[in-house]
Amino acid sequence: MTASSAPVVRARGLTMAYGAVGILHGVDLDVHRGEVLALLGPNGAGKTTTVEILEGFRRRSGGEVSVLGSDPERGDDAWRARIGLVLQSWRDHRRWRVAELLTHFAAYYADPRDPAGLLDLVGLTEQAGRQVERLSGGQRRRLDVALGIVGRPELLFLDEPTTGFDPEARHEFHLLVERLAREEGVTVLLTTHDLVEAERLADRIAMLVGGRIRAHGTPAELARGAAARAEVRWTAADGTPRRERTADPSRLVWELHRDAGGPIAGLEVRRPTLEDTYLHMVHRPDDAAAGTEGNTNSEERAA
Ligand SMILES: Nc1ncnc2c1ncn2[C@@H]1O[C@H](COP(=O)(O)OP(=O)(O)OP(=O)(O)O)[C@@H](O)[C@H]1O
Repeated sequence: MTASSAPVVRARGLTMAYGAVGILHGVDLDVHRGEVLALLGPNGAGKTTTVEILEGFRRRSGGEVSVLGSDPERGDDAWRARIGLVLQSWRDHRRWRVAELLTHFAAYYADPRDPAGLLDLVGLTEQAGRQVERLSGGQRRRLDVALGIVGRPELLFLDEPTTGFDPEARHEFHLLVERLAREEGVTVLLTTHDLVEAERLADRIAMLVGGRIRAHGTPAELARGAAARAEVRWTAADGTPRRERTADPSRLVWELHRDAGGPIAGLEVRRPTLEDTYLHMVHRPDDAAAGTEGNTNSEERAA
């Protein structure tokens, strides 16, 4: 990715209403080539609506959107072939065998991945001859991922991709996404409710709350967000456990050290996590939505 390259995904002032009900209220979003962007937000925030608009499955009410250089509402087959989708809902191919299904989908693309190699990549080689309906939930999800990347997409949409994965499968999947992004330059837009996953995978995170981007930045920037404070824990001289939240933990520790005249018993400093920032954003009253709190990048810049 270079700073000057046009974003793979660009939205400006994106609005969406279902009937009279406004869902998106002016979303600005940029995703650059080879970047993994995680879109976070509570249930009903508008993530799926946003992603469906970007995928060309839903007509927006207003605003400008460009995906791989085209307006998704006018995306043709050639445009669609450059995009990979791993959706929440399973397409119904229950009686197909795993390898057959993958080979069938591969035939739609000009330069598909080799199905056998792909099965190996997602850890389904042993299940190659099994009917889709006989796969476990996590194995089906791996097949979803394989189907999403069989056409070597430039842009991959992952909608809660690791739901139902066991920890090892999740780890393998994370390595796969990292490889796609770092080595093949695939751009990834990920929606997830798993903050650990977002922190692990995302170059940048955008938090969508109530149809607006409330905060955006790298995971570290968001975790350091102005609203979230560190927690300092220690044991007082009389043996009682103490804790205090502060924006300046090193100062508090210095004061405690000075007052104690030496080492502080039971000292722990817990830095604010992405979860702290997320919960703060989600529970912030609506009238603060226009403020800059927690938004570690400039307000003018898109997420
Ligand atoms: N076709 C539709 N018609 C009317 N309202 C809809 C439609 N689709 C979604 N909505 C409403 O739009 C809002 C945003 O929904 P959306 O599915 O985009 O949220 P989300 O952030 O993806 O949520 P989740 O985390 O639960 O998947 C919700 O209030 C939902 O009820």
